[in-house]
Amino acid sequence: MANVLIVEARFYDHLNDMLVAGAKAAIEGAGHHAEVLTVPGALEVPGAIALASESGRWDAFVALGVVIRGETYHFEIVANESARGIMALTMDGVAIGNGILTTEDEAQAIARADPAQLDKGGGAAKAALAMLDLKDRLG
Ligand SMILES: Nc1c(NC[C@H](O)[C@H](O)[C@H](O)CO)[nH]c(=O)[nH]c1=O
Ligand SMILES: CC(=O)[C@@H](O)COP(=O)(O)O
Repeated sequence: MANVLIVEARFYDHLNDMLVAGAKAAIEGAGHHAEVLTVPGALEVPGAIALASESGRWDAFVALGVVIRGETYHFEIVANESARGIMALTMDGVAIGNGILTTEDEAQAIARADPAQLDKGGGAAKAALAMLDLKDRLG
């Protein structure tokens, strides 16, 4: 049984609740243990995963959050830099599934967060478990 940490950027409560539900269901459905750590926004997710990874308490990580385009360049910063930080950790060998949604509007986010629709939280959790399995197999 693996210990999996879900790191969620709680920027939109109703959307995050769905993403976390989907991720937890996927992790627990596969027989693993899930915990949730909440950070303010997507830009904090890579740093939180880096700190948690250093502690050695978790085997894999699921990054969750929602970035919805606004009026300014801030969308690009939050969307691109959170993904860049997560990818840097991935290249360092940390098992992570990235479920940070980057959407044009709330309707796109709902369709992707809802476990009964596109279930991107569950998909990110499955990706994290697949990377953990790969790490175990490649040693
Ligand atoms: N606009 C969104 C943000 N912005 C906040 C940043 O992620 C960060 O918390 C702040 O700049 C302080 O460092 N975060 C999201 O998760 N989603 C957004 O749509
Ligand atoms: C991530 C965003 O684009 C958004 O939350 C920020 O909105 P704005 O660009 O209108 O300040």
